[in-house]
Amino acid sequence: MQTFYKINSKRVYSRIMELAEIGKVGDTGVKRPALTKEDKEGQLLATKWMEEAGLTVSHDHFGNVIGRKEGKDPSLPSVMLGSHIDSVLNGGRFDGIIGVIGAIEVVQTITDENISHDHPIEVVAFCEEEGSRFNDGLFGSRGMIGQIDVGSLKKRFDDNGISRYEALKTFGFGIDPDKINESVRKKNEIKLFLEMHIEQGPYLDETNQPVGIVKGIAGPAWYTISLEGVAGHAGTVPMGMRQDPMVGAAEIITEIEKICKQDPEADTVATVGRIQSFPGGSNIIPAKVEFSLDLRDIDRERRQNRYDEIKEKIKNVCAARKLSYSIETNMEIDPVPCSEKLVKTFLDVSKAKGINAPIMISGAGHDAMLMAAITDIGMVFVRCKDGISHQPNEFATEEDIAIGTELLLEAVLQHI
Ligand SMILES: CSCC[C@H](NC(N)=O)C(=O)O
Ligand SMILES: [Mn+2]
Repeated sequence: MQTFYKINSKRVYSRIMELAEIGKVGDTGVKRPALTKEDKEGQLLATKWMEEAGLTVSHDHFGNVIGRKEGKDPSLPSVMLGSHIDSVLNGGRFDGIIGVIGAIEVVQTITDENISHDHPIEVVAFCEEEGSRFNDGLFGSRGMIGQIDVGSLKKRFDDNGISRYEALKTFGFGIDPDKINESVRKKNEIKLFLEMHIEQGPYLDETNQPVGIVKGIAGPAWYTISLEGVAGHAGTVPMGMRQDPMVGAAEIITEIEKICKQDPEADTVATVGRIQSFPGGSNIIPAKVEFSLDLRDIDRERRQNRYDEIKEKIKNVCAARKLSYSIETNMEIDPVPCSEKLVKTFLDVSKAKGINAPIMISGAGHDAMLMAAITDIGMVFVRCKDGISHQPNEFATEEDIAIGTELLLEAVLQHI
């Protein structure tokens, strides 16, 4: 009977709970937007744990925290694993976190067990995966693969008017946004990238399975839609004479749902998570309404077709209501398949451990999907209660996270 290394699940879980105290909201909520003081506190804690595990830690100029442990041959490409520790605005304690703390635990176990390895190992906590502050996510991983230029840093602002450039410049750790090109990684530098993450959907919980193996990741696209009409007095402008962008937005948002529900078999999903009215008074017909659109699909062509239908609807509603409109593209990430080689690695190690892990799709986006541009990627999912995520009731058990972390460890051992 093959024996397998055990990780310290108590240490993993207590670290998840310790990190959850930073930016805590209520009993189990978390608010830790990127490049804030809460994010800095979280990065310092993760840095401490990385160093304890035998990793040498540094920040790249995108704000990613990178721990590195040399192997026998430093010239070999690294085996990289990680996720993110920033959160959505009213998030949970596990999204992204288990992937960083689990990765640190993998290296801690390799160090403690004196397991020798040829390849360097890198653990990464990516900067602003969620996009909660600057309204475009997967930032640190987009930067790492060379998709970010300095000019774009100066065009993204948070709700307080601070640019991402300024936030990086003043964050510390030697981060200099003018040097981001020095932090871009090339294809041959990284052998593979592995990420453990909570599923954030109901499949594993409904089928009573602790872990799953990801074969593909749906592509998220984010847009900001602005409608402009004629502001006026709420008490005096007759209904038939109004050019009201709020009612136009309501009609469009309802139509977005219809467009994305038209094929019950399709994976297409669309969400309007944020809406703002200007000037926003109860007794003023709004001058302008701005709302977000998060549109996703595992099929890129179908996502584009749905988006084209949505744009047509926006045009028609605005024409009928005499509204002007603009659409800003914040982010368009293609859906990606995971590497067949790494799906097989996770399948083999789970079978060897007597775990019958299902193969599944990720509806959520992940940093792994960007890393796919420069290396092979693999992902392992951990069950979360009722599939809840992006809210304080997000929950995963110590046992399930331990199963996922030990699969991650065995997968890493196959490739270092
Ligand atoms: C698309 S950018 C934001 C990424 C975020 N990722 C996760 N895992 O929640 C999400 O899927 O919303
Ligand atoms: Mn998330």
